[in-house]
Amino acid sequence: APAHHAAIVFEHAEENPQVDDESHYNAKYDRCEGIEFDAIAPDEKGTALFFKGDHLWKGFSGPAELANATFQELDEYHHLGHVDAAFRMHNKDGKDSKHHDHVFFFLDDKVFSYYNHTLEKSFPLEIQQVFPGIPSHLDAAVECPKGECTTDSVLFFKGHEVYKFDIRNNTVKKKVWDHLPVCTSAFRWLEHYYCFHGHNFTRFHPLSGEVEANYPKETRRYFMSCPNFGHGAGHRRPRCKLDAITTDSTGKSYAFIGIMYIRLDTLRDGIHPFHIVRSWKEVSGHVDAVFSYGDKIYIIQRDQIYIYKSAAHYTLIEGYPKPLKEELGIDGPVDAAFVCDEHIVHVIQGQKMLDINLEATPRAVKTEAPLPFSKIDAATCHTDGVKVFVGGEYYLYQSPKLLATSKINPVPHKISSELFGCEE
Ligand code: HEM
Repeated sequence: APAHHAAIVFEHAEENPQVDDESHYNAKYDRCEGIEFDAIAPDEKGTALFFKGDHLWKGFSGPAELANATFQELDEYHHLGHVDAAFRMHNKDGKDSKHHDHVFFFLDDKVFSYYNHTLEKSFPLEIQQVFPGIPSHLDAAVECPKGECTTDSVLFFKGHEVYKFDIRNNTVKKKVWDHLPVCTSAFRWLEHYYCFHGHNFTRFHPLSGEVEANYPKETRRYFMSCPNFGHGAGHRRPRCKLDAITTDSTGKSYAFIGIMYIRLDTLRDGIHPFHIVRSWKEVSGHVDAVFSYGDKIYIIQRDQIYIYKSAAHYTLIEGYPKPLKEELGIDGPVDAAFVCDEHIVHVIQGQKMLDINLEATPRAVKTEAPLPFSKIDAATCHTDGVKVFVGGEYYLYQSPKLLATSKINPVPHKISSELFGCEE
């Protein structure tokens, strides 16, 4: 049942504050009856906020509350009919980075900026003052960070018109996405983009607006826990035993387990398994090893290697997959692979670690070291050192050299369901 899973998988996104005074709860709306939402956005803690009329739901389960109990000023400055649109700003490095993680609400021609459920000074403002070129009476809005869009942007929806607002230089590009239903709300969840219409939703590509088969889908089935509605039946959460793990140059961290992958650095917004083919279209079945080098991600499956460009969704480089022998000068299969700061990929094969210089042509094994493990499942190297995954545990080493030379294994850490979204 989804309610049961929700508690497990979404612990971090579900932190509904306990309210003693329940007087502002109101049974006017039951979202399990099928609701067309006015706006959906995550807050700075990762809780998904769903708006309808003067009501609000916090998270994927729980009752409706009055919106003005949390966001008073929406009512004070503006008699709250309903919120037209909302999004959580992603602007980590830009000139206006002080707005990063602020939640923006749009009502008629006004915009409100909140952080920690507190209205920012000088707000509300006219939409045009903050987002020049964006019309009032919007239908929906959603943030689109660099890496998913070409630059840090916001997509505003009004009818079939989509305004892509580049927050770096305040420029707007207008497009018409006729093939998409009119979105009354839009939501970015774990890098996926959703347009909500009626009590359904349609997933779209944030750059092209492209929609794949199988949409629309019923919102109640996926974004809330309702009796008699659910999804993922027949799917268990993946076991806490990895096939591969990597962190790419943009800081995205992925674990691969069977035919599923889990993004690990989105704890705030939730942890959820997706099929590997959803993000890496050409890869079917489970993978043996994955490593990141430069702006590319390398996926090894038996004796083949796939190389994907990481920028704005993963695209396979022409000519791939190629035999591993041709690319790295070794025969498959391999158990794990990782790159630290240098140009060397450390490939683990049985009890050996093979070092291959990625700048040399042709590529060949430069050095070979014995390892203190008989079988390693996955390995990755990041700012905190080399993590080696064996069964349900991992070991942390300060460097590849220490992994190869240390006589005593460090204390193992558990691959916890909490951090990895897997089943122990
Ligand atoms: C609160 C908990 C959950 C929420 C909010 C949630 C939400 C979603 C959403 C929004 C989608 C994608 C719909 C789409 O893009 O078309 C999805 C897909 C899916 N979910 Fe969940 N889910 C939850 C829990 C689970 C659990 C516990 C499982 C099973 C163990 C599960 C299995 C799946 C599967 C197999 C898919 C399809 C993945 C794919 O096509 O790559 N979900 N879920």
